[in-house]
Amino acid sequence: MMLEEARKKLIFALDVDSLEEARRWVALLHAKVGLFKVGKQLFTRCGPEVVHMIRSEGGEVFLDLKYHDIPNTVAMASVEALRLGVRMCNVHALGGREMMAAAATKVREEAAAAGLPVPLLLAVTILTSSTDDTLREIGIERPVREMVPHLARLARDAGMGGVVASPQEIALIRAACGADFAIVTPGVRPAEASVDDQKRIMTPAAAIAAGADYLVIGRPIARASDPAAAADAIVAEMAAALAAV
Ligand SMILES: O=c1ccn([C@@H]2O[C@H](COP(=O)(O)O)[C@@H](O)[C@H]2O)c(=O)[nH]1
Repeated sequence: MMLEEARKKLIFALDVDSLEEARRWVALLHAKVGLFKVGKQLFTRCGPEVVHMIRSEGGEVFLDLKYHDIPNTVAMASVEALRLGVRMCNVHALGGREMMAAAATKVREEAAAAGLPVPLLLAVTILTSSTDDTLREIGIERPVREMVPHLARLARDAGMGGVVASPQEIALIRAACGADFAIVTPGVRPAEASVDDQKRIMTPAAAIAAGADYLVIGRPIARASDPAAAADAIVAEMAAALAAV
């Protein structure tokens, strides 16, 4: 029971460069993860066809294109994500309240008009590859631990359903936005895994114990000698943490 609950919370980052490879990963991991995340690399290469492929195999999609543009452009792009039938999609919270509100409003209007389910609209707070130094470089003097709850509150007030953040900030986000606001966490690394370019990380067990709703994990699974076994081990670690909560 806990294993199934944990499995549904695991999102595999399909960071590959062809439809054929994506199809192989979907076949291998379909029964082992809850969603497949399609990001900029795969979508730029394959376009909407990859979303259709995953859905036709019975999988669900987190479309991780992190829209960041003027409000009308982001709103209309988000409507196209809705029409693709994705379960989750996202924008950058740094685009501001007006941009996020335009996306949230337009998606809800279009979903109601077309009778489509509303995807979970997420706002990326501060990328998990960033640190306080990264923020200072771009002129933001407030530290990550202040910026993330600030952006999460802005996202909630603009009508977003949740945020993307490091598991290190879950407690801060819960305090700012409450229990019903979804928190999706990349920057998750099993104890022995390579950190790669991630800076603010936690283990799967620690992320679940902190209250993450979903974990996004790519390379620790994709680069494992036995990716299916790696996914199983992560789900088992998450399930044990869920049982202990
Ligand atoms: O802050 C963020 C937002 C998105 N991502 C994406 O998640 C995956 C993580 O992959 P790993 O291989 O497990 O590092 C990747 O697709 C990123 O684009 C993120 O890492 N951090």
